[in-house]
Amino acid sequence: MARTIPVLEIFGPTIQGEGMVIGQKTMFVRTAGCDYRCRWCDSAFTWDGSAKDEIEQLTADDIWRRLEAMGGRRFRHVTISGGNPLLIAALGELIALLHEKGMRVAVETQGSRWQDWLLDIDDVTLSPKPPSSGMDTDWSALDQIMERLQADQSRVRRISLKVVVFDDADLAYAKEVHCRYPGVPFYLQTGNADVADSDVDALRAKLLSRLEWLVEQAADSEELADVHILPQLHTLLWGNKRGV
Ligand SMILES: C[S@@+](CC[C@H](N)C(=O)[O-])C[C@H]1O[C@@H](n2cnc3c(N)ncnc32)[C@H](O)[C@@H]1O
Ligand SMILES: Nc1nc2[nH]cc(C(=O)O)c2c(=O)[nH]1
Ligand code: SF4
Ligand SMILES: [Mg+2]
Repeated sequence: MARTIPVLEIFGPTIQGEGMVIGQKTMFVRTAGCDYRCRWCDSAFTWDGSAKDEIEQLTADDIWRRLEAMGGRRFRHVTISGGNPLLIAALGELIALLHEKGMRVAVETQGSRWQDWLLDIDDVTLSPKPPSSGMDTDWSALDQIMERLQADQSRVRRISLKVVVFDDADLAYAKEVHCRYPGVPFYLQTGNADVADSDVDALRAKLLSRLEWLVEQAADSEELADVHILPQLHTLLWGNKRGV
């Protein structure tokens, strides 16, 4: 029997709005469940119970059929996010199927958990959480994930680190992460403090001013001499709308 995967949303084609593959046309598969509870999580419905009736247990085949029904032949890239997809061993079957279908596969995770299928991902984004999230980083877990990914040369993959920054303490944390893993492409992302705001114009203005602040901070920093600084492009375009 094929194993099932708890899925909360499948959407696209859209663009990857964040990080290393920003702008890439992609489909999204969002899994349910997270081992973290970030204060400012923009996808809290994946773990806070508010969308529990929308969770579907789907096999890899089911998910592929949904992706095809929505995206036809108009996509070549699939992003798996959550929640934390790394809680779900059965995603290995989906990743194998997506590769068989000629897709490239990306994953978004906070870097707290390992699954062997992580070695099969083409675009790996690890997003450890800064102090403003209220979460503590398990550095030994993150070290091990980074070592295992970097030791495996069996495929070409892109790895990046992405830290969301709201304040000075987050910025200090971002520097710590970047210094700990030198040579790994490093992204600073503006934090969205208003995840329930439905006024898109007001939100855009706030996010752009946060981006300006973040650029200024990085400009003045020697430790952040070689970083990328980005907003969440999808939030600038569509605000806090789900499924985009
Ligand atoms: C919803 S998370 C799901 C994947 C995984 N749990 C993680 O956190 O990396 C996807 C991305 O959104 C970012 N994110 C979540 N809430 C945010 C917010 N309020 N502002 C900016 N980025 C946010 C996370 O840091 C992560 O990089
Ligand atoms: N367009 C778009 N880009 C994204 N990049 C990361 C997302 C996520 O929620 O993981 C996300 C999302 O929800 N939408
Ligand atoms: S780790 Fe990701 S999904 Fe989990 S609570 Fe934090 S931002 Fe949300
Ligand atoms: Mg999101």
